Amino acid sequence: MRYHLQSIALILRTSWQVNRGATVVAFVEALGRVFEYLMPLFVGLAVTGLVDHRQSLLVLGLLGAIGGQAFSALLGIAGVQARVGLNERIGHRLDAEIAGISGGAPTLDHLQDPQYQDQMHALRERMGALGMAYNSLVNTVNNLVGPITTLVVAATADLRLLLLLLIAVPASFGARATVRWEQQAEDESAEAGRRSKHLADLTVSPVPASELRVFGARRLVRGLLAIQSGQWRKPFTRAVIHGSVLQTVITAVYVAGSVAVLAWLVRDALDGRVGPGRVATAVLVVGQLREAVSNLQHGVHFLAQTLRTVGRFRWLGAYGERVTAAHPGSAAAPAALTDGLTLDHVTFRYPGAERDALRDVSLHLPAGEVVAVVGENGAGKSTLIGLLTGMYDVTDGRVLVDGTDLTELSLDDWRARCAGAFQDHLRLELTARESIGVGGIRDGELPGDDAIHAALEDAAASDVLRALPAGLDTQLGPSWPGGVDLSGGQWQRLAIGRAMLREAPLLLVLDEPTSALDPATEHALFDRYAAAARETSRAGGVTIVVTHRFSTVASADRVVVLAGGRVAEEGTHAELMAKGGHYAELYGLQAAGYR
Ligand SMILES: Nc1ncnc2c1ncn2[C@@H]1O[C@H](COP(=O)(O)OP(=O)(O)OP(=O)(O)O)[C@@H](O)[C@H]1O
Repeated sequence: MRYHLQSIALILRTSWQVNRGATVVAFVEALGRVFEYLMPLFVGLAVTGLVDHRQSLLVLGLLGAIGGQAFSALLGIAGVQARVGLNERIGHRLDAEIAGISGGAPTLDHLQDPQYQDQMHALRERMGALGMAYNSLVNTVNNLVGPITTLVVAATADLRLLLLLLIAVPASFGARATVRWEQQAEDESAEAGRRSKHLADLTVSPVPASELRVFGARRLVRGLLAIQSGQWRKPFTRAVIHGSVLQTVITAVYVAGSVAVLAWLVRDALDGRVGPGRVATAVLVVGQLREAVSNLQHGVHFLAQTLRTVGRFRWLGAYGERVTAAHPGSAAAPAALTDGLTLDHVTFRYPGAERDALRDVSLHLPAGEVVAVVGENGAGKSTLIGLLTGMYDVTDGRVLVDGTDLTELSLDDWRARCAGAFQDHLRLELTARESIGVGGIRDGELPGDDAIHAALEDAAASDVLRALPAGLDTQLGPSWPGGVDLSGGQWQRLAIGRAMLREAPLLLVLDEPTSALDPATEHALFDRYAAAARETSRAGGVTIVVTHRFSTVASADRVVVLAGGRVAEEGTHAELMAKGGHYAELYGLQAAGYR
């Protein structure tokens, strides 16, 4: 209960921050509802006035009935207007907070946490409920007014009508059971829902859709999608069937009870013990109470859904705080490196993985050096880069930046001093200026066009820009109006340009930057890399080139060979060749392949 009250407080606080006036006006609707539900009382007065020929009672009854409806309608309009604007603004605000929590997490561990993913999926499924949170709160208050006012009217008309309350109570228990079943259905189906979404995305995204066609796997994916969608919907269908059965039973009991109470009243009326006005009020109260309780049930149901979603939002907020608190480091990154980067007995295992991706790795990457990291698929090269850029926390050991543990540095500050072009580079479908310029954002501003041109020159990508119809203003991505598609290699070269925009990085990562490039471009690029690396080394920056192409490796100051998550060999190209070990063997194989 306390948790729900805190969620309600969060909704009220958010609404108040968004628009104070509308927050208050939305509640006046409830006042109008009081007059609406006093209707049976006024009708009873009018009937009594009519039967007893008491004009004042008749006028009071009619005025009350008509005026009450008009007043209620007016306040209703004001309330609805206030709510409409609020819903949207509250929704935007909470959406922005969710994006902030997810995007603001210092590391990427959360993206592999199934619990986080399930909560996020359930939250996205009901994203609209967050925007409607205040609305559903106001609705519940409005719907509470109905039964309460009706019960007051019933009590003043005839105490026997309060027996109907005995039926309303099980009804509210029924509503709670329905809510519980729904919550269970949401939790049970989250994983299947996520899998369905993944499979459905595969069939509509261009790259997977074409691979599935090539493999003739479309039918298989459709079959899997049907199974997962079925598993996703099954718990909801079960909850709906249970809810409907319960609702039918409750309604039948209510109808039977109402008939009994009304029969009792009518018999008394026939015996002259009860006046016709009271009977008229009673008939209206029976119908009104049922409607009011049903509205309340729906309102509570909707509110419970909303509170559940707000609960997930709060879970996410607490998760974000926990993750941020686990990275308290606030020291600024050094202006320049003098010693370099060190991995001290580092072991790392991905969340949920069964094996270490890196095991007891100790390495020193001296300031100003160009280090090539080589190794077979899965050797741990990208993982090493992930740890050096602080994307993941080491499981054991330390990563040191000029002797300072990376955990003591502000990760934002450290990453502002890192630059990189990655194997799975970002295809930012914005204008070319924005897509490249994000690599050099300063104080939220894109760099000037001259800087972008220079970076593209360093990345040997000026010709990609020259081919774009509107230069830096060209929209990238074929699915946008006027958008242009690029080849894999062209996207990659723009990504390298993005990396070259960072001034004097302390760590420049080139993670298989040439994998999508043709040999001529690759050759042109290596010379530029060497120049960029010399720039970087002036601030003591370390350049790491991860590659499968040994032609790059030979010119590096140092070569690190990873195998099975461990450092297999380390030294200069000449030293490793002379040693005749794993590196020499791989180099020999590739050289033979080129002959
Ligand atoms: N996100 C992840 N979750 C779990 N395990 C992962 C993840 N990424 C990589 N691994 C595992 O960690 C190990 C090292 O992977 P990593 O990507 O670092 O290798 P790599 O040397 O960069 O390989 P490649 O040359 O294929 O890019 C592999 O066994 C891989 O299966």
